[in-house]
Amino acid sequence: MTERVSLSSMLARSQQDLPSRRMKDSYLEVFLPLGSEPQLREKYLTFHNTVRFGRILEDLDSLAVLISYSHTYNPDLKRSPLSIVTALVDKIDMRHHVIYPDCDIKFSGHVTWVGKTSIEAKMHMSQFRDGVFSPVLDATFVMVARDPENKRAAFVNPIQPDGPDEEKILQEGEANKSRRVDLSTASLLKVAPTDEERKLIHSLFLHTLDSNTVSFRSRVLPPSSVWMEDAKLKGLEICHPQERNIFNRIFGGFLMRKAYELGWANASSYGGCRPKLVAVDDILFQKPVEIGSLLMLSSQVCYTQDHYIQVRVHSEVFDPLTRQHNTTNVFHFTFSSDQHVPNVVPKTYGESMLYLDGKRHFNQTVASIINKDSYTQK
Ligand SMILES: CCCCCCCCCCCCCC(=O)SCCNC(=O)CCNC(=O)[C@H](O)C(C)(C)COP(=O)(O)OP(=O)(O)OC[C@H]1O[C@@H](n2cnc3c(N)ncnc32)[C@H](O)[C@@H]1OP(=O)(O)O
Repeated sequence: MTERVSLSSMLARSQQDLPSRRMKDSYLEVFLPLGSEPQLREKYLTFHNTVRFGRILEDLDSLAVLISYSHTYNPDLKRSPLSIVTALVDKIDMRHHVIYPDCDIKFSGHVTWVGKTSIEAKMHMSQFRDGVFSPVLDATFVMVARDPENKRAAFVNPIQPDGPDEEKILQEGEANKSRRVDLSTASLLKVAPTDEERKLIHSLFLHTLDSNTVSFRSRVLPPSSVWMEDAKLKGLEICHPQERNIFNRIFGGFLMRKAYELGWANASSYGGCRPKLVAVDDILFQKPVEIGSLLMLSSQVCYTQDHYIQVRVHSEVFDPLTRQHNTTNVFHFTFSSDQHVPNVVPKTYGESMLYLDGKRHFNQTVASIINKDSYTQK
């Protein structure tokens, strides 16, 4: 860290002091030779003979960091003064949900938009099968540049689009940023639900009232339903130094892997099935996780529809000395089962807000995927 602090003097004073970069400057292609190097497979293999998606999340996170460093690369410096951290996994759309453990994987991606200190990177993953690379997923990450001590934001190079195609990509990045701001403004943690949402919650409430009593208190679980309080799964991680990143904090990819695996296990026990991942969206990295932390992970099935299960995983660090809890991450995963799943039903007001938040995430990600012909359910 002492060595890194000395890099502070190399930070740009304004964004204008930094040269513009093209999208091709940050373009990277990385191969994961699962097919041609069988010794790699063990790390990636699931019991069901597919690829551990948590491992893919780790690789995507590292690639997003590398892409961001390529964008901000300064050939005059021996080391980058920037600490680049993952702020948000905006979305991951699965285009094919089976990932084969014995076929080579190709990751590619580049910077698609920049703010003053933030970078949007889009990545694609494809897999070599039957003589061609076929798309598996598209991912959008937002990375933030910080000073060498990771204490305050640091400027990143502006981006210069080359031709109409790149201009369109950049405009999409701008639209993504506005969408993120709108979503955060309308968050149920800040404002009341919409009229339609309020009606939905009231109707769910009415469906749970006991028709034999005239009481708001006696609640009965409707048929083929599960109370939300019974659709939770919790876990604990002690954050050992082995999982640290180059800035001496816990690696974002590790956090995603752990949250994903807990969310998957919850969806599996809820649906009584082997769930398939449909989409990941809006994984927020609110605070860094320090080495040595007690990381408490809590997953909740928060919305269901037909054969879809929407899971939210919340992670917080607990300080045993001060007994304080601090939220570090929130993750959203959408899974599908091969059969209808029971309806998850909220009982309290807080659970109703979780339900609505889950429904919003579901509508945002899955509705668009279902409408896309490109999503192949095999
Ligand atoms: C050299 C080669 C090395 C190769 C290494 C390869 C291997 C790599 C492996 C290593 C892997 C290492 C990787 C890891 O493992 S990183 C470990 C996982 N990530 C973290 O621990 C991050 C935790 N979170 C934080 O520290 C803060 O919340 C951050 C820093 C993210 C923001 O803090 P804060 O809110 O106080 O920041 P600000 O108000 O000053 O704003 C700053 C900018 O950030 C933008 N923003 C903020 N939040 C969001 C959001 N939710 N969506 C979109 N954008 C967001 C904001 O618009 C602004 O942008 P701009 O308007 O200026 O543009």
